[in-house]
Amino acid sequence: MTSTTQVPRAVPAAPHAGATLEVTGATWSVGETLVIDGIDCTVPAGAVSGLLGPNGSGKSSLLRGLAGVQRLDDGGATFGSADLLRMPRRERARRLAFVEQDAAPDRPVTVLDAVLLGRIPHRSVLAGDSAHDRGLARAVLGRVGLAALADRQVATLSGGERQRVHLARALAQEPTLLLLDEPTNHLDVGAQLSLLALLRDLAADGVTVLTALHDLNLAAAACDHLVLLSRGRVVAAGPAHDVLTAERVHEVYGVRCDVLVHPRTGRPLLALSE
Ligand SMILES: Nc1ncnc2c1ncn2[C@@H]1O[C@H](COP(=O)(O)OP(=O)(O)OP(=O)(O)O)[C@@H](O)[C@H]1O
Repeated sequence: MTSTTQVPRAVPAAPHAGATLEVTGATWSVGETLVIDGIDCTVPAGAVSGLLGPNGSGKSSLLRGLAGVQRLDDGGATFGSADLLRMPRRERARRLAFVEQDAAPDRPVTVLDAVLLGRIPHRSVLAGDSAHDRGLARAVLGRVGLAALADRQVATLSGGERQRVHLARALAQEPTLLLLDEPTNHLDVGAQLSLLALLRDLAADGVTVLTALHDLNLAAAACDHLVLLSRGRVVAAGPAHDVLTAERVHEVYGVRCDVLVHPRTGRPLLALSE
């Protein structure tokens, strides 16, 4: 993703840009365990929102529920005027793309073909890839810094490279709502910052972005809005300086921190101590 400024923009201004995601009462249990427990949250239009919380707090479960990978037991989600959870699958895939945690391909596939999977919702059932599809897939590979690896087998890539293939496939969908589950896993620090810069570019184009993140400082630096989960519930939501207070970080994560002010951005900077 070091090449974000050197390649053509592959994802144009979203045609239905500017929609807000509203989640109400999202609930999901496994057996007797309530994994997410009546989550209400607003994910602002055309902004990058961070979904935070300790391990097991329900971030992936919420994202999977919103993406339609896992059916929620209760609750709703609207994206603009559309009912996200009751939308036909194909229609949802034209608006929403989901980058899951390190999903390995289940069959041999090249990087380019993996990215082209993102075009399926946009073409008729029997049609193959068009020249436009292939051009767009190559452009998104450029945008995530993988242009040179288009013909490699996905199985031969490093974890960080594979993560970028998942992102490129999602971008090939030309989503207006992009959900990501810890997309910075496996990425080195430069690639993490490039990824967040790319998400910010997408938001500036009108895409609504919700991304689970573990790194609180990365979230504070890159997100316009944060939603903090604990034990399947929202404990705080809003701008970083409201959500990431020392008291709340201690209460939710059990660690002490000093909340400083970043000397250049003015955003919160957490110095964690135990
Ligand atoms: N299919 C499942 N069967 C049983 N338990 C599950 C299932 N899916 C999730 N859970 C449990 O629900 C809880 C929340 O899991 P989830 O993956 O949503 O958390 P998370 O916040 O994404 O965690 P992490 O930061 O570790 O990725 C965990 O305790 C997990 O073990």
